[in-house]
Amino acid sequence: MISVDEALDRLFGLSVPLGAEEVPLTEANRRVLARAVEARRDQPPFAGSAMDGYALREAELATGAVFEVIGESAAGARFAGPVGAGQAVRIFTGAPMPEGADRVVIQEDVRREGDRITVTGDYGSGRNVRPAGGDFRTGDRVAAPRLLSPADVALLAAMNIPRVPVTRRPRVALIATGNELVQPGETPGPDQIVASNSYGLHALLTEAGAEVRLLPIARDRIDALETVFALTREGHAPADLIITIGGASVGDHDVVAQAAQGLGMEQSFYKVAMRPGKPLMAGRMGDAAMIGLPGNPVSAMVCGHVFVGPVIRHMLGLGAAPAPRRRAPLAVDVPANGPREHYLRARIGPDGIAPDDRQDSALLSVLSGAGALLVRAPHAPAARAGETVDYLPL
Ligand SMILES: Nc1nc2c(c(=O)[nH]1)N[C@H]1C(S)=C(S)[C@@H](COP(=O)(O)OP(=O)(O)OC[C@H]3O[C@@H](n4cnc5c(N)ncnc54)[C@H](O)[C@@H]3O)O[C@H]1N2
Ligand code: MOO
Repeated sequence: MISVDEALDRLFGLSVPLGAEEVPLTEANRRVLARAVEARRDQPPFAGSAMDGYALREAELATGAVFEVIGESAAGARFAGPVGAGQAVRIFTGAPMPEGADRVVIQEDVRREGDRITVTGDYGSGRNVRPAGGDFRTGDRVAAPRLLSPADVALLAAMNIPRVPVTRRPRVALIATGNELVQPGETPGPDQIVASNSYGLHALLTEAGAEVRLLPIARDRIDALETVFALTREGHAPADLIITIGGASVGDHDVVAQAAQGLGMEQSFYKVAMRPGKPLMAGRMGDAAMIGLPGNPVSAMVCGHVFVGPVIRHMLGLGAAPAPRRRAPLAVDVPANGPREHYLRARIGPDGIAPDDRQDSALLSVLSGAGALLVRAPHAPAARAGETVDYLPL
């Protein structure tokens, strides 16, 4: 059995960062910027007004001062001429400042009569002018790699970048295995259950940025597995990552490794010192990486968070890093840990983090109610309430 860190290192070795493609701005959110892009213009491209009011010369400004309004500058239609002594231009938010003016007095601070304004009361000290290039200048860079947010999409649009170079989404083929499984919505026979973690992993991997194909359930026979493995290459662009669920342990019906090896899978490791998730397997199958997840629903989901999410982020060019952990105080005492790294389903409350009483790796209701996986290192000694521990947010 290898450690969680060693397994993750080997998985990074089995997966490579993918190439780039261009997408329109409307499809760029939550994609990974593949290379740095540069602003194609200054923003704002001119000094502009930050408020609705009157543009004039700061030096002439005083309570009671009178100005003649000689024209208007609106967003999209600037005032052509200069502003001279004793003159003002009606101006609106986002409009270019007229030449000669360096100050906007907001309209609430003037009284207007015909073409004259009189400055009333306290007009404040802010100039209400946005300098040219104050947001960004031509050539300013957005560095890559970067997971793009809605704000980033707005920034790229303002930079006049209509198509964005992003890392191609990893294509993941997801295969649930088991004679006992039916799809959600079907009527299970007396000894059957509904496939669940395939859907949980579909959600988890889609959220991580993958393009996930859920293949038909493979029965626990070599020929059935071979048929479904063949679908990972046929009819669609071939998968970058093949994930099986179940059939990874030592029972008579656990034939995934045998079927995969028959098809040329080169195994990198089998079994990891973790709980749940011990019977994890990984290797390469042709051009694809392959991960065999244990079938117990919570084990499969925990391995999804601990291993598959980081592999997807590695393929997206976001680096080879474990799932980010956070720290919280223990709300209760916890006993010493055994030899495997333990990921306990836990809740975070006002007093800190507390593991659930029930840790059977078949209990999806417990996982669903948990907000965190409390991480206990191999052989960690007993810990008292109040001590700080690591956890993975769910
Ligand atoms: N003698 C031993 N028995 C087991 C060991 C062991 O070391 N020695 N390891 C246990 C551990 S730990 C795990 S985890 C499981 C993993 O077994 P498999 O990967 O072979 O999974 P299956 O036997 O196919 O299924 C286990 C369990 O999960 C259910 N399952 C499977 N796929 C799905 C799915 N897509 N959706 C919902 N539920 C699923 C399946 O019905 C079984 O109940 O092995 C232990 N045994
Ligand atoms: O490791 Mo199993 O994954 O403990 O349930």
